Amino acid sequence: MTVPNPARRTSPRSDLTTPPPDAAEPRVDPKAELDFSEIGDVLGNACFGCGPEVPHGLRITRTGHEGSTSYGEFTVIPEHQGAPGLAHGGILAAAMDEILGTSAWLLGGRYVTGRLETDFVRPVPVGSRVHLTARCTGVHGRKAYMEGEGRIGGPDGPVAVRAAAVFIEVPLEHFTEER
Ligand SMILES: CCCCCCCC(=O)SCCNC(=O)CCNC(=O)[C@H](O)C(C)(C)COP(=O)(O)OP(=O)(O)OC[C@H]1O[C@@H](n2cnc3c(N)ncnc32)[C@H](O)[C@@H]1OP(=O)(O)O
Repeated sequence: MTVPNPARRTSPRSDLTTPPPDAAEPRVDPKAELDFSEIGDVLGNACFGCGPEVPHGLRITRTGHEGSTSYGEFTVIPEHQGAPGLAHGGILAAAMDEILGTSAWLLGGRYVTGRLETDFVRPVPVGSRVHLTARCTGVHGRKAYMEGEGRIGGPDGPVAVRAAAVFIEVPLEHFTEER
C-alpha cells in the first residue's frame, strides 16, 4: 500500500479557509452544547452523514466534544468504495463535512458549508473505522473557519484525510423557503 512521503507538503488550508488576523476566538453556545448528543434527532435523522438508518449512509456517531473540538467515528462499508477495496474520496470529504459541521453547530448559529478543502493523505481500506476530529479556528462575521482530520483505526492512528473549511451562518429561511 502507498505510504505518504513525509517530505511532501500537504495543507488543506488556502487563504480562503485561514481566519483573518482580526477573527474572534470561537465560543461554544451552551444551548447547542446541551443538544450535542441529540443533533441527529434535532435535524430529523435523515442526514447522509449521521442518520443512523440511512441506507449506505456514513452513520457517523458523534462521540464527544471539548469546547468547539468535536469527535466522531464511522466504518467504511463496501458501498463507500471508489477503487476496489478503498473508500471513495467523496465519501471521506463528506465525512469531514459532517464533523466540521458538528463543530460549527457548537457555536450556536445555523451554519452551512461554503467552502471545503481536503487533502487525501493515504488510502482508506473498506472495513476501516475512521476517527474524525474537527475544531473551529476563528469566527469573522458570518464566517466560521474550521479544520479537522480523519485517522484510521483509532484517535492516534495514521492520518488519512485532512480538511479545512469556511462555514457561513444563514437565517432559518435558508432551510424553509421554497425553491
Ligand atoms: C450538525 C450538522 C452537520 C451537517 C454537516 C453538513 C453541512 C453541509 O453540507 S451544508 C450543505 C452544503 N452547503 C450548501 O448547500 C451551501 C450553498 N451555498 C449557499 O447557500 C450560499 O452560497 C451561502 C449561504 C454559503 C453564502 O451566500 P450568502 O448568504 O449570500 O453570503 P455571501 O454574502 O455571499 O457571503 C457571506 C460571507 O461568506 C463568504 N463566503 C461565501 N461563500 C464562500 C466560499 N465558498 N468560500 C469562502 N468564503 C465564502 C463571503 O465572502 C462573505 O464574506 P464577507 O462577509 O467577509 O464579505
